[in-house]
Amino acid sequence: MYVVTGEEMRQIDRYTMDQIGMSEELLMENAGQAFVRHLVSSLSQSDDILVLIGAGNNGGDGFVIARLLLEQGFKVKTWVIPPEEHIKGTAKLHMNLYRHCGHPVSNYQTGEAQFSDELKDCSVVVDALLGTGIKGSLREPYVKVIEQVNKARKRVISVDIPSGLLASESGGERIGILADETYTLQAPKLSAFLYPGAGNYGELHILDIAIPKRSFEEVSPHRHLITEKKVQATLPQRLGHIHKGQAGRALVIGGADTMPGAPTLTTGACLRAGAGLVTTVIPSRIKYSVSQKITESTFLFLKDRDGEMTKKALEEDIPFEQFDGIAVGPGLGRKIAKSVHPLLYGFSGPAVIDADGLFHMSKELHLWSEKPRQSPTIITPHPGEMAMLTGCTIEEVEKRRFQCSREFALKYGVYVVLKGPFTIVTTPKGDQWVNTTGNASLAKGGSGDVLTGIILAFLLQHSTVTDAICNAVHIHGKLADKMLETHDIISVNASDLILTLPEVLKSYRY
Ligand SMILES: NC(=O)C1=CN([C@@H]2O[C@H](COP(=O)(O)OP(=O)(O)OC[C@H]3O[C@@H](n4cnc5c(N)ncnc54)[C@H](O)[C@@H]3O)[C@@H](O)[C@H]2O)[C@@H](O)CC1
Ligand SMILES: Nc1ncnc2c1ncn2[C@@H]1O[C@H](COP(=O)(O)OP(=O)(O)O)[C@@H](O)[C@H]1O
Ligand SMILES: [K+]
Repeated sequence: MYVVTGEEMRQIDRYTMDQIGMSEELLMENAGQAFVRHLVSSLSQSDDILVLIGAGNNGGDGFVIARLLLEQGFKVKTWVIPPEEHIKGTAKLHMNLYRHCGHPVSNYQTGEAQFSDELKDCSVVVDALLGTGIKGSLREPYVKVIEQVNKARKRVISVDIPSGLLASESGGERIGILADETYTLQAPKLSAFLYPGAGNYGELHILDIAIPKRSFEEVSPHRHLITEKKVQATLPQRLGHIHKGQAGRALVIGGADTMPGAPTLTTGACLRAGAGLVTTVIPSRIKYSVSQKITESTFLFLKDRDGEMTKKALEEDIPFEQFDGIAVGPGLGRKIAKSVHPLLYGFSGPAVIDADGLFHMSKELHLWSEKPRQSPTIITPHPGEMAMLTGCTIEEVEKRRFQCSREFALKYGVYVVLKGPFTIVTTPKGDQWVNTTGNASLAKGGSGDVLTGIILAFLLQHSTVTDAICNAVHIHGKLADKMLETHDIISVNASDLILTLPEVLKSYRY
């Protein structure tokens, strides 16, 4: 499943029409058919449905939807918002088809007062005002109509994207329909995953309108959705005859006197996510508090100063060659200068850099561009850490999540896991994967440490790095979703996520 910009979707539509030979009329009919097929199970014959129609092809979809609903006996009022003569091309063809069936149209230009009354009395609004063709700031009469719809607090279902939003940007100050559900056509658009605009989408559904795979392959968007099906197909199996050394020897490096919990959580998650052997490297000062909390890992206690491990101890006292993968950073501390590049450069396995590890990395980025590592490096920044690494503001990172992580991944040759709602995984070649699991219960200290542990364990058990990271991010979000079945959203702790791992992983087995 691809994630596309408005421009890519236009190219895909164009290829489908020009090279494959599917007409725009047919695609519009398919869009309306798919929309109605999905919608009817949640409608009742007593619903009063208002279909709002704009000037472009999104409005054309609206005519197909209104016609099909009317033909099925639903009560539908069809409102054309711009002057009717603005409707052209394929949308006009479907308007005529609708009319020839004997169905009526009301016009906002001549019936504003009646529109307000009908909006007040309806139960469902279908928003087919504007789709991916919108440019610049929203103009009248759409501004007024959208504000009115948002105030009316009806069940609102948008076609393709909530009208007013741009397909590829995050929204910001834009006026847009606040939908309860959005049925997007064939492939989700970027703005579905970029806040604040993502909040306008409501529940996102993806409709198959029969655009062939070939059209997508030709345009080849580099963004994908992480799907449950793919996760299920690629989760690691455990062969009957393997021993613990073959299930991955993991090294977790982190912790300071003020942060003993972070490496504890990472280690706990790494064990539960299947690593065969885990060694935790922490400063001597916290050896008792951490080791009492973890039964199954082994430890290496390093010399510390001011409660943190020193650069010298990190570089000289760890037998890196005994391990298959590393995670460095959770609770590592920032008081004492440390470097990450020299620590990891000679290591031949995958390495995850998180939290304070990213702080130290941000001070030595020149080393990363001069001497990229040969083995995979995975960085797991939240937007604040991404801002620190790129020199952008957090707002810029949030607005340009896709571009920002891709630029960094390409420049430094690393895998970037840009966290947050809709975490984006970017490979060093620039392919991107968007995660849709998880919820705001994860907005709590420690959630990221758990993710790091799962990523590390998965790296040691998957055949590709990309699958390992995507599956870890997906499962991590799923843990939070599972917790909400029994817990309130404000009371999920990171350690609860680790306890939920066995049940969630089991639910993915065939
Ligand atoms: N091209 C295709 O093959 C298909 C397209 N489909 C639909 O077509 C949509 C895209 O259609 P269009 O490209 O015609 O575009 P839209 O229908 O999104 O909007 C274009 C219309 O909006 C007006 N407009 C643009 N910017 C505006 C602004 N800032 N304020 C107010 N009005 C503005 C334009 O004058 C134009 O009339 C998709 O979102 C989808 O719903 C579907 O029918 C499926 C097939
Ligand atoms: N509102 C949210 N919705 C979904 N996931 C979230 C949300 N807030 C945080 N997360 C997830 O929780 C984790 C938080 O990581 P991070 O900010 O590094 O936390 P910490 O280092 O304090 O443990 C990330 O995986 C992130 O994607
Ligand atoms: K719309």
